[in-house]
Amino acid sequence: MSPPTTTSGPAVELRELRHRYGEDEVLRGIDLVIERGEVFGFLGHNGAGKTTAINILTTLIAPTSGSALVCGHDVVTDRDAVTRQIGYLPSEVRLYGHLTATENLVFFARLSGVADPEGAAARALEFLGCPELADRRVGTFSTGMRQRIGIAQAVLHEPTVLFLDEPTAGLDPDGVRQLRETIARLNTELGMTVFMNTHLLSEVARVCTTIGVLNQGELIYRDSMAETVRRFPDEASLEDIYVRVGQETA
Ligand SMILES: Nc1ncnc2c1ncn2[C@@H]1O[C@H](COP(=O)(O)OP(=O)(O)OP(=O)(O)O)[C@@H](O)[C@H]1O
Repeated sequence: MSPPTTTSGPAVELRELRHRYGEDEVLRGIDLVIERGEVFGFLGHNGAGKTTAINILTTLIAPTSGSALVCGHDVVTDRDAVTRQIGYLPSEVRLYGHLTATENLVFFARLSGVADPEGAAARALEFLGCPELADRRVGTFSTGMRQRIGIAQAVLHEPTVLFLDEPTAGLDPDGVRQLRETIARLNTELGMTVFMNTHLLSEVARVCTTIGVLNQGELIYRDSMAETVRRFPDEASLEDIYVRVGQETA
């Protein structure tokens, strides 16, 4: 796989982003800029609004108001340009169990118009370190194996920005370690910006360059990982950082 074409400008820009489900406002005016090349960890409790934000950024739903840009393209008015630039691993990987890994990847590569779908599938499996899974049916895979194929699918077209929704869910410690390594390689070797939702920051903290904390639809913290570690040096686990940040900003 070769690095994606890079141009200037932030990878993600949210301005006064709001979203309502009926009367319930779940994103309450988010302003956030993520530069290209960052690995951004988006932390928050269950129900904080993280998936809603990713669904907006991946063009699955339109925001109620405000704007969201990916690589300078508006997710509502320039949807096709956004989808060309992004890869997405949802919290539940959707693959066809009766097809092999390669058949799944070739299918999705054709859907997204990738040139040489077979070659792209083979390169993605190689990059993910699992070429031996190529001809095995996905229905027989463990959670960790399915997730690798899910990531392979998300990066087949070599996106500029990769969105991951709770990627550590269901993984054992070895799977979490492999995931961290994969994210680091996608970032350093292919230059991908990564935007990752998580409520277990400690599992991914080492790979994040920046974090943001969402609390009841409001962004209450955003800083580099280095500054975060400096500010919270005694934190044995970063998992409850949003509680402390929430208390400080209350
Ligand atoms: N389609 C929907 N219709 C109505 N309410 C929704 C819908 N999707 C999410 N919500 C509500 O919006 C709020 C934010 O949900 P969201 O899934 O964005 O949060 P999250 O931070 O990703 O949490 P989780 O980790 O539990 O998925 C929650 O109260 C949720 O119940």
